[in-house]
Amino acid sequence: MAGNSFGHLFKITTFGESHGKAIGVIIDGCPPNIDIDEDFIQSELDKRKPGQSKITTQRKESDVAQILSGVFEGKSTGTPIAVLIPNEDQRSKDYSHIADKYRPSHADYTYQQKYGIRDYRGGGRSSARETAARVAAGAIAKLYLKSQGIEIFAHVSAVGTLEAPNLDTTNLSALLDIRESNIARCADPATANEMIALIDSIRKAGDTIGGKISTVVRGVPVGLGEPVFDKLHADLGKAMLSINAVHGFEYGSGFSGSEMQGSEHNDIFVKEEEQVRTRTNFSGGIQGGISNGMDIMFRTAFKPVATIMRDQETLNEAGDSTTISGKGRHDPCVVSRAVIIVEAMTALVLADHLLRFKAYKD
Ligand SMILES: C=C(O[C@@H]1CC(C(=O)O)=C[C@@H](OP(=O)(O)O)[C@H]1O)C(=O)O
Repeated sequence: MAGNSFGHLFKITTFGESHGKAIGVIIDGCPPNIDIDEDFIQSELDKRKPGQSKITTQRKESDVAQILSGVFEGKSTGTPIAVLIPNEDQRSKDYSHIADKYRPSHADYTYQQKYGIRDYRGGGRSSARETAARVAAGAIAKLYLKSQGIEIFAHVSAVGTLEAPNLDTTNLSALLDIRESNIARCADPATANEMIALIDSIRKAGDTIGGKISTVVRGVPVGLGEPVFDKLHADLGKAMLSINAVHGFEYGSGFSGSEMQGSEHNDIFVKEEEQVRTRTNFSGGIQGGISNGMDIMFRTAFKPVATIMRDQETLNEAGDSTTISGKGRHDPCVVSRAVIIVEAMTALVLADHLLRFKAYKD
């Protein structure tokens, strides 16, 4: 049962449905005396919110975060931080025609079978709207990590089969500026333009398309990760796969590593400026489930959104065959908004593991 909490020492619990009164999160375990920059939290929410561009859902939410507790004079107090985000633009009539039908590949069928009851409006709890709560919590985790010298950068590296070239990741804040200069959130401007045109044509055809997000984390000390079950990459994988529409996770060389030989794949240790580094980083910054001090690198793959604006064959709750077509406001491709969700979940995993790592120290 349950399944709405994540993390051990830096722990979150989210609540709320897409068409209920509000969504929100309780963050338990945020260390005291962290500067809680509310403008930063809001700017993170603004990057995820619906209605932000022509290639996202047109639902208009201000997604203004209300911090109800745990912060005093701009700093965390070490007590639970509760964040509430009211829902303002629900349009439940868009869902009345599918109240007793199952959208193919959506959560409709499994939620109905598991719980025997389902808030079908906007997908209820299964809606990606829930991820706004994660972004609010992730922004607080990022503020803690920043105080420890850790930075996270993600961008859209593919839409469908359209792939961005590999980036030079020397300057992550410069890449962040490029990413934020386009609505696709790809840090390669030429590919970003092609992605926008592709998503727009898919939207006009009433269809949806998947994509990939690449993430780099810099400044993580050696030693984060708790073998054998809570290996750092295992927890990152769980975090990514808990995001709506995620179908794949790979770190370092990932699936392509299975096509290489050990002599090519081994990351050779070298000493640079009195620091142990590796010449290559096929390990993606994690060896034996523990961070090795190199950049942590992974990719997350998203399937195409299930709700499409075309007639599809399906079944209703009585088991009769029928047809179904999406109505209303949906994302033709989620990755441009999901970049912020990926960063938030990454921050939550790292904040939790940093606190667990510190528990070993005197
Ligand atoms: C509201 C958001 O995205 C929603 C995610 C979603 C779904 O089925 O996941 C369906 C749509 O909901 P509605 O039909 O109520 O507008 C999206 O707009 C959000 O991300 O904040």
